[in-house]
Amino acid sequence: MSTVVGIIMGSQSDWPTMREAAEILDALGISYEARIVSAHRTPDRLWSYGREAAGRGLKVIVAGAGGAAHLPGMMASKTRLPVIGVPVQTRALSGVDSLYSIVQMPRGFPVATMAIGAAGAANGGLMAASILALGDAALAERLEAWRADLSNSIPEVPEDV
Ligand SMILES: Nc1c(C(=O)O)ncn1[C@@H]1O[C@H](COP(=O)(O)O)[C@@H](O)[C@H]1O
Repeated sequence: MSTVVGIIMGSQSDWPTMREAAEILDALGISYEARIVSAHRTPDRLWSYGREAAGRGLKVIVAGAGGAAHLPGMMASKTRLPVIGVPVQTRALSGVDSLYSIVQMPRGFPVATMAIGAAGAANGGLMAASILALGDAALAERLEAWRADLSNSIPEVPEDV
């Protein structure tokens, strides 16, 4: 099975957050790769990753970064693949810096921006799954089942009431 999702992140320190996206993709049987690609520290790697992504068969990129989080936007500039941005939570500014760096893209080069932190990364995985499910009936069924399981796990009556 060829790899269809690229999970990329600015630093090793983003992996505890971005792992949440990987876990969703694992649960849904979607193949992915995880790579450290930084617009600031490894610009040549970003350039070649973006240039080759579609040709290698990737279909969606989930990009997480913190602080001056230029990675998702720069990747969106370099590839026509959908780029889902995950603002990693930061200590100094709680991830608002990451969010603002990712979300306000200029017209023409969108990044589908998720919420700050781990929930955003998990939703990034789910958003990638939704996109892929448009052309994959078996995955669509797995995604429906995953969503139903989550709904069914929510009790109607709060505990200790
Ligand atoms: N925002 C970016 C980019 C980028 O956008 O290209 N490259 C690294 N970083 C971020 O720097 C933070 C601190 O990185 P270190 O923990 O390595 O110092 C990380 O959250 C990373 O995403």
